[in-house]
Parts: sequence; structure tokens; C-alpha cells
Amino acid sequence: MVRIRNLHFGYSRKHPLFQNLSLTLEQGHIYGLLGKNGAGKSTLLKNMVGLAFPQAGTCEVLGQPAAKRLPAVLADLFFLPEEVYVPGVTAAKFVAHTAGFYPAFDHEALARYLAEFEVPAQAVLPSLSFGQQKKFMIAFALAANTRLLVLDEPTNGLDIPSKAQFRKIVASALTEERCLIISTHQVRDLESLIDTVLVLHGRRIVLNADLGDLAERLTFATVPEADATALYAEESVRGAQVIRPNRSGVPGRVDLELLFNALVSEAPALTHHLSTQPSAHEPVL
Ligand SMILES: Nc1ncnc2c1ncn2[C@@H]1O[C@H](COP(=O)(O)OP(=O)(O)OP(=O)(O)O)[C@@H](O)[C@H]1O
Repeated sequence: MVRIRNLHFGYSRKHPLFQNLSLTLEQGHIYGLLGKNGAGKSTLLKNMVGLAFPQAGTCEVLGQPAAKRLPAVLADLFFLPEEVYVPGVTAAKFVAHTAGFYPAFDHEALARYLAEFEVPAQAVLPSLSFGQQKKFMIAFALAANTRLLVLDEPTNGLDIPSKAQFRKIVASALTEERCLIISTHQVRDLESLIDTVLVLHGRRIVLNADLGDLAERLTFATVPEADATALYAEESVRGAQVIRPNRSGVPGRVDLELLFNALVSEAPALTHHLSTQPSAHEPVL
């Protein structure tokens, strides 16, 4: 679906955002792209959808260079930016004018998603609240039924019930043929939704791991005091939050926020554990 090799990119030559960044994304998965503010999540997504061009290396989407923006690729790819723009027309008119660009567009699914999100289907789009506009565009993006769907910070601006509706709708829209990439810095919004976590840090992808695999390798706990078994520890009001090797092999819950903090603080014991422990999956680091 997406194949990036040795990508170099920066808005100025002096300050590269990515250096030798490589990443492969497959169909049938929901990827969560995590990174600190300014790490370059949106920019990486823009490279994938052909809105920013590699300075070196390659970025292929659906087997074609993303930068070529071939019509056949664009018909099978939907990118929803963080800031949504809606024209001054009704939802019905927007759909009538735009759905035709996506041959697999599913009108019934759109009606279902809008009902779930409680967005009035007949509204003039700019008269909707910002959150409602965003929900309308998320529903449209999912209904476009493209094989590749790229959502940049989709949960920003959504209220608490809408975030749960979002997770339910997105989970229902995944098929074996589709690949969804969702960027966020609000880790908890995606915890129960994604199956693979990508962490962008220090100009490259420092983690590309299946959540089930991580749950088999690591345990996450809050303990009175961290000891030498901890791969990473963080003080909290309730004690020390620790990541340890999972010696039992029984998968538990992955605390994405703690894992993210550990990775961006470049905890050497964790990095070593993840890069050396045997796994049924590809090496994660
Ligand atoms: N069009 C642009 N021209 C110049 N610099 C840019 C442009 N877009 C982004 N940048 C810079 O590139 C860096 C990465 O920005 P980007 O929006 O990709 O990060 P992000 O990880 O998505 O951040 P956030 O989590 O805050 O949304 C930032 O320092 C930003 O200022």
C-alpha cells in the first residue's frame, strides 16, 4: 500500500525533517502514527499523498510514486487534513459534486455514518459547528471507500461521545483490502482502535509494531517503586509507572502513552529489548 525508502525531506535544506526514513504499510491494518508536536506527522502524510515531494529516496503509494498523483491512485486514496475545509453548499450537494471522484463511494454507508455521528444530512456545511463539519468529512472520507485512507488528527475538535463514535465507525469500515493511517498526539483516542503503532521521532520511524506483539513482549504496571527489572520508569502521583519485559508471555494491555514517553526519551534498555527479543513479527526497531 505504502512503501517509503530512505526518504529525505525538509522544508529547508538546513533543517531536515526526515533522514533515511523507511516505512512499509500493508492492507488490512489500522496504523496509528504518533509523534511529538512538530515531529513531522502531517508532513509524512503529505509525502504519502503526493502533497510534498521527497528530496531523496522514494515514496510509493499503491505501487506508484506518490508525487505523480496519478488519477487512478487519487481515486483510491483519501486524505483528510487536520483543518477541514467545507464549501458553502449543502451536504447533499457536496456529495453529489464530489462522490463521483471515488468509484467505490458507498452512499448507504455515508447515511449510516452521519446518523451515527448525529450530523444533519441536509445542512448547509459552513452552518455546522466545527466538530460537526469534521464529523461530516470523516463520514465522507470513510464512505469514499478508498483502499488507502489517511486521517490527520481526526479526533481533534471532537467531543467525548464523538470520539467513541469515531472509533466504532472506523473499526466497522476496515476491510482486508483497506489500509488506514491515523495520526494523533492524543494517544488515548486511538488505544482501542489501531492494530499497529508507528512512532515518528528524531527524523525517522523509531517504532513500527503490532500491538498484539508488544503486549506479548512488554508489561505495563504501576508499582510503589521501580526496580532493576524496569526497562523504563516514570514517576506519577500513584507511584512509578514501569515497563518490564513480559516474562509470562500472557498478553496484557499496552499503555501507549507510557510506551510513547519511553521511546521519545530514548530509554536504552527498552530500545535494546525491542530490537533483540525474538518475535513472530518483523523486528520492531
Ligand atoms: N508548509 C510549511 N513550510 C515550512 N515549514 C513547515 C510547513 N509545514 C510544516 N512546517 C514545519 O515542519 C515541522 C513539522 O510540522 P508538521 O505539521 O509536519 O508536524 P506534526 O508532527 O504534524 O505536528 P503537530 O503534532 O503539532 O500537528 C514543524 O516545525 C513545522 O513548523
